[in-house]
Amino acid sequence: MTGDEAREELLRLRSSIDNMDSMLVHLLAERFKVTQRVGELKAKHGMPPADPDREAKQIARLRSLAEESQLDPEFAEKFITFIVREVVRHHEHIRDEQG
Ligand SMILES: C=C(O[C@@H]1C=C(C(=O)O)C=C[C@H]1O)C(=O)O
Repeated sequence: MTGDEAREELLRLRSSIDNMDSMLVHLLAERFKVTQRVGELKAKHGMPPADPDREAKQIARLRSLAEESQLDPEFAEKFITFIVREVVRHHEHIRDEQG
């Protein structure tokens, strides 16, 4: 492969990365819209913001999916834990605003 061909291939690969990053942002936006509704429901009915049993099941499920997909399960766990931590923070905020 020549230098020019390598640069063209890099641009093609980056274009694919950009598309996937866009999908990730759209998916996350949709997920946060749903978790916002969960937070409002929980606050209204006095349910706690976090549900550790549910989180443990999600982590186990995503670790298994990651293994099947040749993605590092440690990374999958860190990723979902990071997102869930932010969701729980939002839920605490919604609860505190309603109180
Ligand atoms: C969304 C919920 O609230 C919290 C956030 C979760 C998530 O982001 O998936 C999972 C469990 C809860 O700690 C829920 O209980 O389903």
